[in-house]
Amino acid sequence: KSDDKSCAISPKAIVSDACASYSTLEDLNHDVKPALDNLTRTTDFFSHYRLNLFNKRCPFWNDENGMCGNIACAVETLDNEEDIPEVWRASELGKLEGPRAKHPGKSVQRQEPKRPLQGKLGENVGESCVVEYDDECDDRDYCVPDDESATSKGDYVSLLRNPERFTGYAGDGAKQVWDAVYRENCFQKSSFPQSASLGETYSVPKGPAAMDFRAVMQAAGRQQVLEQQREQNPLVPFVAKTGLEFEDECLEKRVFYKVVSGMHASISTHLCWDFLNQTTGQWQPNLSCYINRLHKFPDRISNLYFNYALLTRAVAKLGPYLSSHEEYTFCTGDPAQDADTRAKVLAVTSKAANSVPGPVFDESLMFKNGEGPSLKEDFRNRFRNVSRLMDCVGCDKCRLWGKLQTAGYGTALKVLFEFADNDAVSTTKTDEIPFKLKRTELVALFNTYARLSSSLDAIQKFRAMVEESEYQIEETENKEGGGMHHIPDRAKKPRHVIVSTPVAVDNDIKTTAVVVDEATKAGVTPAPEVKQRQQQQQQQEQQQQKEEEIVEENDKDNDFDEFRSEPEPDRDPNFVYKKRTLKEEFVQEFKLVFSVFKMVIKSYLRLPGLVYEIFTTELQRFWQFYIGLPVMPRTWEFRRPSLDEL
Ligand SMILES: Cc1cc2nc3c(=O)[nH]c(=O)nc-3n(C[C@H](O)[C@H](O)[C@H](O)COP(=O)(O)OP(=O)(O)OC[C@H]3O[C@@H](n4cnc5c(N)ncnc54)[C@H](O)[C@@H]3O)c2cc1C
Repeated sequence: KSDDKSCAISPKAIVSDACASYSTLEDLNHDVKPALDNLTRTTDFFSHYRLNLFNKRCPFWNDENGMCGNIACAVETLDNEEDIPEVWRASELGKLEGPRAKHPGKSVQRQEPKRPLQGKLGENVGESCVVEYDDECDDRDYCVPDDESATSKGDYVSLLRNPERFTGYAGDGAKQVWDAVYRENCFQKSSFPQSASLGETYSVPKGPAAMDFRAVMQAAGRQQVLEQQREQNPLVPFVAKTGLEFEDECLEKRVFYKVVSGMHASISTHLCWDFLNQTTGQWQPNLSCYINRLHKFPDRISNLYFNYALLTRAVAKLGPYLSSHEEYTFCTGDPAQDADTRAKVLAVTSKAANSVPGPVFDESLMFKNGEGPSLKEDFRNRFRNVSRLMDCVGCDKCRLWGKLQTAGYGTALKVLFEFADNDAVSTTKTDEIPFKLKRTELVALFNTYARLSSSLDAIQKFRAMVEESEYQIEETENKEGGGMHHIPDRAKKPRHVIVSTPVAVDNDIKTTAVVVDEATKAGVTPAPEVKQRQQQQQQQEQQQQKEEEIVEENDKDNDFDEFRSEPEPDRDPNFVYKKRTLKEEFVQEFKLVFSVFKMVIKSYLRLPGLVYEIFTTELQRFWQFYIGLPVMPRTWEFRRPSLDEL
């Protein structure tokens, strides 16, 4: 906690529950990122990952029910995907790319220690750096080991060939997974080991408080009802609330929520940063995606920074173990690559440990109270459920990164809570570490750290883009409003609201055009609603302009002006009433009749043009109605001639 003496970084910590301020973490990232990128991009060990991506069923709901693995619910982001080229469709974007190699059996490993994969990942890949030899499972794992209960040991895939970015996976399928992940965050004061919510059988709780027990039983009842309802309607949520979601705000529960939310925020950051405009096929950052998913939710960004602090601490803690155990071998068949990988790992761990004057996260504050062990058990079980939930993700690439990152956080939690502290490097416990951390765990940990590192980087760049676009909007408005002296009202409104939301756009017509222009200039794709709004406004403006022109023309044509120019008793203060002569009366009447005649003739002459104009605008309106666009208002109406005009 920020006010705790054990947090040496910043007394004014703003990343809650971590011990570091945003800028401290950004500075730290500046230092660590190059080494981390170097490690994850240039070593065979850290750029390949083994996981069981295809042989596992979603354990929480029926895949065939349409909630995961079903393309119909998994992917659509555009109304009609058939309108876009196949390569840009979500179904294609979500597929794994690059070579895949099956885990070799023990005999192949023995016969071909240097090439156990027989070149299947590419000739240049040091296979002894990629294959996982140790399949042992540890009961201290926070994540489900990928080989658990699977017939296949999984596939090796290249992380470089499958970057985490926009895939178009969205809709009910994705939402159900996130919902279920967040529902795992219902700790009870007297925790009991099973998930209270995911349809598992409940074991007898160990001495639960009566209220907690009742709440959970009620949730179980609701769960049954939900299951019945879901048979009729597959969109009914899968998980009932326990009723305890807003209670028990202990540090552990907050940490659990933050980890999950920070992971979600990091995924959102990457998909917004590496975003595919599915109509132009361009990969580019999408500012409105960032604003809508992250900028407007500072707590999500804070959770992402929190995760960065947590992983920094785990990686820093791992450093002494890895460096003091020379026998930890990254590449069994290639000593040069092994030394190179070790050097790159240690560059990261030492930077994570040395860049700041003290720990950025203090895990010793957790699981301290009387319920420590059971709470820890609960924490671990819930994290395992999150890990299992990743098998319900209906897009291969998303599942790859979802699984890798839950495994990465699981490893970080294992290192933080299960391993002895740095001080204890010389104690017997340390001997266990290299053997207890599997290759997949190390790869997952460092790659998750790298994901967070690039998220921090992208968020800083997005923040600069937001500031830039706000500045440009202000400039444009100042110019429109006649320079610095006149500040228009809209410039005084909170601008982050103006930039992207169609709701705010409703309040301020011109802003949309400015925003769309600014966004386009910045190479950013405005949201479709914003574009539609802009077209609507342009039509309205054109309409208004037309009406003004018609009024002006009518005014010009008005043959009664000569009469209006005559002084009238109630308008001209200098008017002196004078009786007209007969001749004057005649001339006056003649002029009037002549004017009426002129007006009638002119209107006959104008009639064909008028009919044509009415016909074309009506045709245009009908077309807009037919294709579903907003229909512009009528430009004409039937009116009785006003006798006053005469
Ligand atoms: C494990 C997993 C991995 C994925 N990987 C990818 C990927 O690589 N590429 C890709 O394009 N898509 C990926 N997706 C899909 C992506 O995360 C979104 O689900 C999708 O883009 C739809 O977004 P959305 O705006 O509907 O809201 P979602 O991101 O689906 O969020 C659902 C709800 O959760 C809440 N929420 C959102 N963010 C947070 C947060 N940080 N903290 C707390 N609550 C939050 C909001 O209430 C929101 O309405 C993945 C989904 C999952 C489940």
